[in-house]
Amino acid sequence: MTPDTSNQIWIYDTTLRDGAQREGLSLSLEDKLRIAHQLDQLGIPFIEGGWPGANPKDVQFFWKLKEQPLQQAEVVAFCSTRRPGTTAAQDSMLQAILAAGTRWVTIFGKSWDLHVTESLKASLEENLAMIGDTIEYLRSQGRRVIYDAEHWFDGYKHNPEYALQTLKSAIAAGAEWIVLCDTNGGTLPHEISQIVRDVVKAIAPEESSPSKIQNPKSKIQLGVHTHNDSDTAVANAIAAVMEGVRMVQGTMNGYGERCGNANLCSLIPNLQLKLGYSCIKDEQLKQLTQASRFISEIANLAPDEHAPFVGLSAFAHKGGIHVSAVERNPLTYEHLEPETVGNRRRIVVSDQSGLSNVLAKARSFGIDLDKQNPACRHILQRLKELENEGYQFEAAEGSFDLLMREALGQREKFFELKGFRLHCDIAPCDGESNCLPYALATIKVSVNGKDILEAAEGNGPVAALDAALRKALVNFYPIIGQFYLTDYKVRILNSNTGTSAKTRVLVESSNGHQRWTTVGVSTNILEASYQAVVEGLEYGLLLHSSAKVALANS
Ligand SMILES: CC(=O)SCCNC(=O)CCNC(=O)[C@H](O)C(C)(C)COP(=O)(O)OP(=O)(O)OC[C@H]1O[C@@H](n2cnc3c(N)ncnc32)[C@H](O)[C@@H]1OP(=O)(O)O
Ligand SMILES: CC(=O)C(=O)O
Repeated sequence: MTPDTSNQIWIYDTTLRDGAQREGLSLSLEDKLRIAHQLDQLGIPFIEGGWPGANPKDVQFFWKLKEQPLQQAEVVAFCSTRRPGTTAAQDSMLQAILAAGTRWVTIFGKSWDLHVTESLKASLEENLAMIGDTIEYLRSQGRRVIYDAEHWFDGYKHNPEYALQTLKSAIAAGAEWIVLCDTNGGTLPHEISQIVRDVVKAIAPEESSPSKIQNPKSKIQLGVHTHNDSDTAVANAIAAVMEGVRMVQGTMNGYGERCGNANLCSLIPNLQLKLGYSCIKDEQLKQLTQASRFISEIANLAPDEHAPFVGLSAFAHKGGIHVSAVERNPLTYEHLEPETVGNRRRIVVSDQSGLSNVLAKARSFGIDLDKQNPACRHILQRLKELENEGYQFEAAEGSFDLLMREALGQREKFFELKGFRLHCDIAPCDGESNCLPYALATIKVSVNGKDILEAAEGNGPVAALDAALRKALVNFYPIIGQFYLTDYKVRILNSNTGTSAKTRVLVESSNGHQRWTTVGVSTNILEASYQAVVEGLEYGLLLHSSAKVALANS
């Protein structure tokens, strides 16, 4: 790989190594392989796979990857410099990195004199030798070397002469990339700019301008690796790029040690769409949102819904004034087109809504609604009244669709509820200390004028109620057999009133292809659950009958 274009930024992903240093994140071997392939598809040129020798999983990762090779990315193995008082050839870590069999390796070494004397307990001269020997040895074994200058910015602030000597040691030994790390994440963008300018001058005195350091003929290229402890990791990386740095290290979703690393999901679109640099192909950029969500799924971490560019809310419009303007021209409240990063515009409804929200939502539900229709104002008023009572329609679009149809006289009556009764018990199950919760629900519904009485058991009242309702309806609507609950969330709305507080229940249902959410609110948690479960079934039937109509008309 020869870096050769002046506006090309080489993205270096370290999700699998620094990202995995995040508290609460643990990736299996299989997870790591899936993420590597996802990053490869996204067009990331360098993927740091791990530290072989640090743990068996990272050793296996590089072996497994040989069986399932990447399409375009260079997979990079990571390691420290040799230990003090030994030789590179004798260091077992360096044998492990060679055994990983990658073309590229990244070596991190100490730039800050404090770290040399305190962490390594070595002399300043020995540290320079450790950096030089390690890189020379790996070069002699045919590896291409990226040098991560750990604590570069702090080291430079404390002892610039020594810090620069460490870089010169790495360059003299044959490193191709010098990556300046803000390891503690405490540096601010203006300091990054100044220090990168100083480095450019110091390591290429005869070509001390960013355009020269980018020059393909210049052997050394600079990179940056920033942490987010001051919440400026992305801004810091951008500041470095604007001073001539051409490799940016970061992680997907900003995962990483402590507060995380520079978030590639923000960096890539900022560099490419705002600053005109080239990172990945435009078609690949359109996969960014999907890749971010896939990786959070694999990492078993809830996606950050408010993440810039890729979050669910990144292009969600709630305020009525915003929605009205966005409907006329999206530029009014969007910094870029959501589709460029694979995201989409969403209009949410709430007590902050105006008519524009209602109209936009109606359109998305396939309801033909005109602003002049008096039902429009009625829907808006009803929405605000219900939200005032504790309902929340932002996350319960199924219930909002039903509310609109009700107001328009278009709500299909699939069934009518006549009532339900619940009996709950905690019964000893084995005569000893273990107890089993038990619930029995009886329910009466009417379908096409016919009354049905059914009963069902469950390990809790909501499960029993849900089962009884399905039993009563399934002969009339066999499709109900395919519906299931995927989530059930309870929120106490006015907790200061203790056990008589109002409860909001959100129920998410699925038919295997689609998901929808419905809401119920009551001072009685069972009543709130009942409302949400019933609307969930009703909305599932509505989706099914609309799909049948669409099919019949096609
Ligand atoms: C800035 C970064 O994020 S760097 C990456 C950090 N990531 C990790 O630490 C995750 C993987 N790490 C590990 O699995 C383990 O820490 C290992 C296998 C690397 C080392 O384990 P151990 O030998 O038990 O040492 P320990 O974890 O206590 O680390 C301290 C040792 O590392 C040495 N060390 C620290 N930095 C460096 C360096 N740049 N070059 C060489 N040695 C180093 C220290 O001198 C110390 O050696 P000593 O115990 O002989 O005095
Ligand atoms: C190398 C690295 O991960 C750091 O300095 O933060």
